[in-house]
Amino acid sequence: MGKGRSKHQGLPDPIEMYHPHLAKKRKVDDEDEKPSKRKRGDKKSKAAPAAPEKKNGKTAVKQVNGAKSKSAAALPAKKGAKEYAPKSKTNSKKAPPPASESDEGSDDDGNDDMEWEDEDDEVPEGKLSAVDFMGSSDEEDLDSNDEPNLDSDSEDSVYDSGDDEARPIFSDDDLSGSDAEEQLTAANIAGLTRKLDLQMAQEAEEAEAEFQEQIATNIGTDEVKPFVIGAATTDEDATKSLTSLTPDLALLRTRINDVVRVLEDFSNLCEAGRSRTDYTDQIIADVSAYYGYSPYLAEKLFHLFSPSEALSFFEANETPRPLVIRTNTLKTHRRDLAQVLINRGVTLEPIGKWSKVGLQVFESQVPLGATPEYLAGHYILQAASSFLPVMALAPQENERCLDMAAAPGGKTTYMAALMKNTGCIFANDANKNRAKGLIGNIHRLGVKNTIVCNYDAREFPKVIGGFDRVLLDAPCSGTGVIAKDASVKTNKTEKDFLKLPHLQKQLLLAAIDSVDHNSKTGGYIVYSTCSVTVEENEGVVEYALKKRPNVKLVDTGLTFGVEGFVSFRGKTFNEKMKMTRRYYPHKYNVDGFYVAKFRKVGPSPVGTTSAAPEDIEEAEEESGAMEIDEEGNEKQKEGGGAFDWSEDEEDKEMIEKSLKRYKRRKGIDPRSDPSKAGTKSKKEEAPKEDKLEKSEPAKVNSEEKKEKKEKEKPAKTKSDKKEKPAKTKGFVRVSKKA
Ligand SMILES: C[S@@+](CC[C@H](N)C(=O)[O-])C[C@H]1O[C@@H](n2cnc3c(N)ncnc32)[C@H](O)[C@@H]1O
Repeated sequence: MGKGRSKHQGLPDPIEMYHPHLAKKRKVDDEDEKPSKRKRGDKKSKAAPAAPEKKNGKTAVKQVNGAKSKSAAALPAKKGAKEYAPKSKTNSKKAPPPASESDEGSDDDGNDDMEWEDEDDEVPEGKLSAVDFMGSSDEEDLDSNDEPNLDSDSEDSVYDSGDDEARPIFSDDDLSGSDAEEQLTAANIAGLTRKLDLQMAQEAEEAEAEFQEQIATNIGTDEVKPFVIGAATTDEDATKSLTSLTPDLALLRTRINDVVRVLEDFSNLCEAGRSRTDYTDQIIADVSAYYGYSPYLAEKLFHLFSPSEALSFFEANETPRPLVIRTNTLKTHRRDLAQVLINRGVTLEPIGKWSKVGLQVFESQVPLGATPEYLAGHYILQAASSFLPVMALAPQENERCLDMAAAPGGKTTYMAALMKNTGCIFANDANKNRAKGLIGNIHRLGVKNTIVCNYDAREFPKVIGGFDRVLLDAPCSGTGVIAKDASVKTNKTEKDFLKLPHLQKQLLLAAIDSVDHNSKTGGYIVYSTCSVTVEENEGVVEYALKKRPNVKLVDTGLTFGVEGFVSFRGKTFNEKMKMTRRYYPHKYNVDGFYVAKFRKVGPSPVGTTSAAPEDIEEAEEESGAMEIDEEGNEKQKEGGGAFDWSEDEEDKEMIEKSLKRYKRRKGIDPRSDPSKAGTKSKKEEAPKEDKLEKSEPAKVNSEEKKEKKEKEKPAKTKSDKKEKPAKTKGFVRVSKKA
């Protein structure tokens, strides 16, 4: 357990959140600033922490917990120090209580036992009973981050979601067996608690010492205004240090802290002749240098918060989030899984009351990505925040759902678990390589109600529509998962923040148009990203509300999370935007995330179908964020071979057989032209006639554009593609394969 434990995912005390200068943290910072220095852009040091979260166990486990009591931004605040130490103690012992919005900051009173007991709770449609919030973080997919923009997201995906509503993770029996639970919890926690007590005592002691030291050096701080803006110029050494290629981190840090103080009490602490903008520009430049962000991104992120909270956010991105696994309730119960893993030397506990399937891992003697239970599909490594969109979607048994950007399947498989393998899920992803991982997870976790497909999701609902629920876990910039992928700090440019929102808007409209507003049980769309920027979240939702008056925002059912922005830097959004939810690493110890839920209340306007292929291809080329292969000529990016059905003879054979069976069922001659058959089956699958008719104009238009493009392509022709329906436009009934 160790440090990690203290950061059990959950809500930090609200007040502390905004006053990160806790003695304890500072101390850590100071240490970091010593010789070996970690921090700042030093990607190397950062990359290190993230690595462990990946499957292979051993390493992963230890650092997993963002616990790293590190984080800490160290503001000069004197008060903070004292108050903090004791609180951190409390937090470390108990999982922070999630709770309702208002409860967010409070500590969790609930103990571990209580968490186990909650496992049975169901997640009611549209309303989550869970209160706790902790987030989690990493996901199994280690690969996910590989991809460009999208990947960051994808990684999230890796984190899966997990909540089980319909099927209590622990069987009813389990739940009733409070004795057993207690024993299990006690056995696992006792040792941790002792260690934690010792550690916390030591930390408190150190914090106090640091606090005293701080008082000694900051005497009169209140009366003396920090001289931050011109500070460097008054000291030759400092100037040299701060402007050199290897700036003095300690000096930078001090100035950052001082500027935060000034900005938070500007009228009293500002220097004469200095504007707020002067200070803001200074701190953004310093944050950029200290943490290694591009100035552009540092500024964008800084403005999302108050100065001190921004510092907390940047600091939180320096430590990994806790390692979480989601119990696959299609195969086991959480308590059973926990017991088995504990027997293997894994130290864990439920992540909190808000989830009945999540387990936070503190330590492990075995690689979690290679245990027999993992291989048997009893769990998936998945970030806690990745549970949230699925919990908000709350898919019901026997429904027909679409996961538009599904790979590597963390959320799809969670949806299947909630649906108890009933109904049908279309799991789509434009990236064939990633789709392979999706199929792998579907098989491993025993999902049997899912069809995998490989389209640019903007083609929906022309591909198929009429869904009860649609999840769009959109490709994004990944600004919520910087702790996991530090490259985001410098990779994302202004161009990305123009292209991605454009793509996200197109995808969201397609998601809305793919839902059946007459669905008896659903009619919902959930939009999520692992980014915290406004243009990728509220900006996209606002656009959809304007373009599709037939949808309205509804409660996500998630009882925690920060409200979405109703206004931001001069822009105003729909008032209901506050129903959407934001998650931050510094606030909940989870990956940064955004979740919005819509209800479709009427048919989509005539002529509203997905984006034209022309736009799609254009965006793909420009984006570089994804490797979509619209026409079967996907570009192979980092990461290996394209997902080509023909590469796998077994799959090919299976697909052909399935197609034949399907045709026979439909009364179609299996030997007939596949392209015609495909067309026919599409019609049969199509949801509603009126929708088809509405999409017709755009469809024809897009077909024409496609043809034009095809003519310019020497190798493949459109007709070639049509003869291979399974390859480019086919569905793969993965579930039935095994
Ligand atoms: C955030 S990840 C999805 C993670 C996934 N939901 C999970 O939980 O495992 C975003 C995914 O969108 C896919 N993607 C990007 N552009 C797409 C598009 N136009 N249509 C469909 N999928 C797309 C990427 O390949 C990537 O797998």
